[in-house]
Amino acid sequence: MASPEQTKTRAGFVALIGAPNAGKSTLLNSLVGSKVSIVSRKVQTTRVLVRGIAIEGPSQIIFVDTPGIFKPKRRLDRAMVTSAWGGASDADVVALLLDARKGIDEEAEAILAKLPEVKRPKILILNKIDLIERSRLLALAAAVNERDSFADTFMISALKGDGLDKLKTHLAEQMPEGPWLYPEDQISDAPLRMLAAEITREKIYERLHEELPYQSTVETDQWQQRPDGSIRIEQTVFVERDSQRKIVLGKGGQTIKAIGQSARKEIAEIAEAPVHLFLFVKVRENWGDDPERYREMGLEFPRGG
Ligand SMILES: Nc1nc2c(ncn2[C@@H]2O[C@H](COP(=O)(O)OP(=O)(O)OP(=O)(O)O)[C@@H](O)[C@H]2O)c(=O)[nH]1
Repeated sequence: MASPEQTKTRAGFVALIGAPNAGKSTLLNSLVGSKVSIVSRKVQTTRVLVRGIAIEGPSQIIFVDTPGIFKPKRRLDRAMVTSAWGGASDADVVALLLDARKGIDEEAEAILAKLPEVKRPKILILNKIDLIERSRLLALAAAVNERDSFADTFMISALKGDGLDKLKTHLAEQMPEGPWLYPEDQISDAPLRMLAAEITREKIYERLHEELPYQSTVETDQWQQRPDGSIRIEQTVFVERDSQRKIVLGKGGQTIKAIGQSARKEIAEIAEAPVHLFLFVKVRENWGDDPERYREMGLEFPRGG
């Protein structure tokens, strides 16, 4: 095996876009492993979300979901869409996944109408090729390629495994050179850790968005499976000033307690286990300038300055 000195590591983000039922979960499960499905099956929200992390040779491929991106309805959804990821606009690769059997139906059309606005390298993935004839497939590939410019088109069956190796290799090569963003022993937990942080962040936002003009950051520091089957989670809420810290804590700690309770409930549902959630509120000045923090957050990784 090549040593790290011989092979430069790569890491980056792939925004996977597709209508419901296009096969995103199936594809991710094949590329990443079984753990992601826990998250994807349970969560029907519109959060920007790390769905899974795949390793291919020296590359770490972080798949991010951007549901709600094309039709954000609620105010919160819109805020989420325009915040962290700004849609798919920070991804290293935007991958459009289409159900080849459905072709360009209404949902695909809605995505294709908006996609040219996203100025990132794009690839087209036609899924479920086991269900349609080759001639139709080629016609569809041509039709979609007329709508936007895709660097490559892949034809796969996420269910049967056809074409997946080629796709994975391609994505791995597209990742920018750089250190891995997740330690190897955290990869399987990463989507859950991230999601748990995102849930708490959302609870804070729902409660305090008028008092806290800038969104706080939440990080999951500990995720410990206990012998009784429960999970002990420690999270830190970072704010920029002591006055904000007081707001988050609330009188006698009431606000943070309420936030913790509602976050815990939701995290427990997703993790399918009882959860003990411990929240800490810390002031971190200039956290926005600290790359290490961004790396841990995953959601707000700065690109190009
Ligand atoms: N025949 C066939 N069926 C597939 C393929 N990929 C996915 N499916 C099926 O299509 C359905 C939807 O797949 P999912 O992976 O759940 O779709 P999704 O896009 O993740 O949906 P959301 O999780 O709602 O976003 C499931 O019944 C899959 O088994 C494929 O390559 N061939």
